[in-house]
Amino acid sequence: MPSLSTDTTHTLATRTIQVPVALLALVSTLLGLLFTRMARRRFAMPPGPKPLPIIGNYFDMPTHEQWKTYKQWSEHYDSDLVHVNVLGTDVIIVNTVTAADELFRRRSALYSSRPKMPMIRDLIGLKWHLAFMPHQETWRANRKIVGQEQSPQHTINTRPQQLKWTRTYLQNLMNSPDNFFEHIQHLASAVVLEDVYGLQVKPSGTPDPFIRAATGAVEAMGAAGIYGTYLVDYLPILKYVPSWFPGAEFQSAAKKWRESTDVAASVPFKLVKEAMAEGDAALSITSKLLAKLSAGDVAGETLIRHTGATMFSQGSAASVSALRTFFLIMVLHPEIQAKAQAEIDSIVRGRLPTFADMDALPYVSALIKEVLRWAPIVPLAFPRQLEADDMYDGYFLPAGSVIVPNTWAILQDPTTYRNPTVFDPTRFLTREGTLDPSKNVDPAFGYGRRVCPGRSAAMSMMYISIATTLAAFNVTKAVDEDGFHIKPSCEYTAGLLRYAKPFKCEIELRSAEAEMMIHAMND
Ligand code: HEM
Repeated sequence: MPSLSTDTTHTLATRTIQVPVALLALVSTLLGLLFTRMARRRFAMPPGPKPLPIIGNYFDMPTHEQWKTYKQWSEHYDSDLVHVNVLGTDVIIVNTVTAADELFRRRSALYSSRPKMPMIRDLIGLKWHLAFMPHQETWRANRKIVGQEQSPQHTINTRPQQLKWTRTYLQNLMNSPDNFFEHIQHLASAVVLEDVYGLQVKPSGTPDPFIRAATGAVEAMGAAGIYGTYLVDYLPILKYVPSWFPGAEFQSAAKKWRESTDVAASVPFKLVKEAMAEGDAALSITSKLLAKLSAGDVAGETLIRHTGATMFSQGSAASVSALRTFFLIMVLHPEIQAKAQAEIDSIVRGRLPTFADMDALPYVSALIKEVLRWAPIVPLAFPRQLEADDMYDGYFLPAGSVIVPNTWAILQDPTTYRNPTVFDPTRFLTREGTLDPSKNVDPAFGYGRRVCPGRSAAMSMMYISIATTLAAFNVTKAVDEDGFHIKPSCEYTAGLLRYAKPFKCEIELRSAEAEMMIHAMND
C-alpha cells in the first residue's frame, strides 16, 4: 500500500479539521441570521418612511441636499436616528450630536469602518485614499502616518511655507481680483504640494498638472462620496456591466475620474523618487519618509505613496470650500467684515497679521468657526459601516448597516446653536468677547477614530489667509453695467464636499499702505 506522504497526511488532517470548522461557521452564520431576524422582530429598527417590497425606500431617497430631507425625517419621526432600507441595504442616518457622540466616539470599535462603495473604490480607483479604507490594518498604518505628518507640531513647523504662499495669494488677489476662486485653489494646492512632495505649482491662472489631478480626484470624491449616489453602491454586481450597456454611463464617468486619481496617486511621488536618485530632491514629507526606508521595502513605498496622495488631494480640497464661503459671507454681511477689520486694526498696525496675533483676534477665530458651521464643507460626513449588531435607544441596528452622520443637522440644531440659520460669529464668544471654550464646531471635522487628521493644518491655513485678506482688502458686492449691486446667488454644489458656486464680488485694497504691507510680509 502506498504510504501517505507527510504533505498528504497534513492535507487530510487539515481537511478533517476543516469539516467541523466549516460546520461551526455555517451554524454560527445561521444562528447569526436567526438572531438578526428575531431581533428585527423583537426590537424595532429606528423609524423612517415606509418601504416598498424588494426596492424598499429607493424612491424616497433624496438626490439633492440629502441632509435637509434627513433632518426633516428626524423631526417628523421625533428620533435621533432614521432608518431606510434601499434594495436590501439598511441605511441609518444619525441626526443629533448626542447619538453621534455615543455611536462614533463611545462605541468607536463598532462604528469606525467604511462601506464598500464600489463606484469610488473600485471604478474610480480611490482605494488608496485613507478616507475610503475599511477599519482594518491598512487603514491603521495609513492613518498613523497621516496623523504624524499632519500633527499640530508639523503645522507649526510649516508656518514659513504657509506665510510664503499666503503672500503670493494676496499678490494674486491684488493683481487679478476677479479670479479669486483660482487664487484660493492655487494657495491650498501650493502649500500642500510643497509640504508633501517639495514640488512647486505653476503661477495662479496657468494650467498646472498637479492642481488638475488633485481637483479631479476631489471632484470624483464629491460626486461619488455620498453612499448610494450611484446604484452600483447598493448592487455591487453592476460594476461588471460594460460601459456601452444602456444605463451604464457611470462607467464612463468613473473612467474619466480614474485618470485624475491615478495621476494624483503616482506622478508627484515618482518625481520625488527621481529627484532623490539624482540627489536634488527638496525636503518634503515624502522624501523624508522614503529616506528612512530600507532598500526593496515595496510595502513601505506603497504606504508612503498612498498617504502622500491622500494628504495632497484632501489638503487641496476642504479649505478651498471654506475660503469661498468666507468671501460669500463678506459680500453678504459688510457689518461682520467691518467688525473683524476693526478688531485686526486695533491689534496690528503697519503690518499684516501673523500667527503670533491669533490669540488676540478672537472675533476672527469665531468668524472662521462660524464659516465651518454655517456652510459645512462635508454636510454628510463620510459614511460608516456597522461591524456588529447593536442597540441604541431601544432600537435594533443590524451589522452591515451603512451609517450616515448628518453633520448639517447637527450644526443646525437650535438647542446647540441659537438661530442656526443666521450667520453670527458671536455665538462662539463670551460676553466679554473672548472665545467661549464651551462652544465648538468640532462636528464639522467628523467623529471618533475617523475624525479629520488635517484639522490643525486646515485651521492654520484658514486663519492666516482670512486674517490677512481682511487686513488688506475690502470685499463688497459687484456692480453690474447699469450700476446696480449684484447679490450673489448663494448656491452650492451638490455632493460629499460642498462648494459655493462661482459668484462675482469686488475685492479692493483697503489703502496704499496695504499694498506695501503685502510686499513686506515675512521679509
Ligand atoms: C476646513 C477643512 C477641512 C474640513 C472641514 C475637513 C473635514 C473632514 C471630515 C468631516 C472628514 C470625515 C470624518 C469622519 O469620517 O467622521 C474628514 C476626513 C479626512 N480629512 Fe479632512 N477636513 C478638512 C481639511 C483636511 C486637510 C487639510 C487634510 C489634509 C491632510 C484632511 C485630511 C483628511 C483625511 C485623510 C480624512 C480621512 C480620515 C479617515 O477616514 O480616517 N482634511 N475631513
